[in-house]
Amino acid sequence: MTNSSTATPQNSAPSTIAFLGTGNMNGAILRGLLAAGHPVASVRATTRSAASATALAQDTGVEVRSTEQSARANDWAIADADVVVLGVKPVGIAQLCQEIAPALRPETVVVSVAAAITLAAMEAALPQGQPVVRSMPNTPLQVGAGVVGLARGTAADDAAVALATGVFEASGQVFEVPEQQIDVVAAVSGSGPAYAFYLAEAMADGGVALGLDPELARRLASATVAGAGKMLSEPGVDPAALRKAVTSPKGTTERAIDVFDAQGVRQAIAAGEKAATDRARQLSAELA
Ligand SMILES: NC(=O)C1=CN([C@@H]2O[C@H](COP(=O)(O)OP(=O)(O)OC[C@H]3O[C@@H](n4cnc5c(N)ncnc54)[C@H](OP(=O)(O)O)[C@@H]3O)[C@@H](O)[C@H]2O)C=CC1
Ligand SMILES: O=C(O)[C@@H]1CCC=N1
Repeated sequence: MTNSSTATPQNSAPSTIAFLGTGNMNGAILRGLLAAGHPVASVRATTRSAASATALAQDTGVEVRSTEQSARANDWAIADADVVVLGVKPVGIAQLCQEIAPALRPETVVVSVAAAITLAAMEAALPQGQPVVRSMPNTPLQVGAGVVGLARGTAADDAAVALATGVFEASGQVFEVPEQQIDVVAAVSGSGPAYAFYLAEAMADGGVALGLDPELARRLASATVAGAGKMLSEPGVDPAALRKAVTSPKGTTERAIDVFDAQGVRQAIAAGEKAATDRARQLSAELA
């Protein structure tokens, strides 16, 4: 594992970035990038529907075109791009690669955020020698608190990886990993925000069952998960140490954690992560 956050050239002109398919994930990356000061004029984005394009353009100020309105929208977006970020569903990635291949400049770095789609599958659909990077980001990039794993393709050199890293590093931490670990990164941090939101939902439901007003329970639980996340974001902290600081001997927290342990909560989370990893590998095989 390499922390790639230092790999981006300093004081270079902002790269021109095309987001192809700009929904939940690419939209989060785009918003994080803009919030960190990347110029709106250096970004182009596409969606499938005109309605999504209009909403995104109004929300971000970025120029957005839809494939519904223009069959050449993706070609328009990539024309001058240093980096192209593929953000459609996994099932659409190979077709999108084939679609843009004739218009891609040889030096443009193609970055995918899609789960399950391998570098080999993308390289097979793109011109030979195209630099490709497979990434696994997460939606907290939108608020400057993301984390990203990425793996380089056969033609992606350090400069290509630095360009890909530049898409993410202003709004999150970036780690380069071997490609075979990307499915696990997806299971831990790609899907991970959903696990944290699930915890907030479950904590609120438990409070309601014990008599709290539902809105109060939701606010208590959400603020608690957010506050704990903020404490976890301090450098060098250990989640186990933070947990122990809340857990007084023979106190209330200890009683709750004992029940979690007895009911196998840790094992359930590990089993969920394994199921997510297995699903990514199954999808890779199905979509190869
Ligand atoms: N959601 C997440 O937290 C994460 C998602 N990912 C990956 O991100 C990718 C996208 O997921 P997500 O953002 O959730 O999905 P969304 O459905 O929210 O976004 C997909 C986007 O692609 C657009 N689109 C579809 N086909 C085309 C096309 N041919 N050309 C241009 N745009 C197109 C859609 O437009 P329209 O809205 O008009 O239909 C939409 O903007 C997936 O591959 C997923 O594995 C990775 C990590 C985390
Ligand atoms: O659920 C999914 O398939 C995607 C990949 C990781 C998060 N969302």
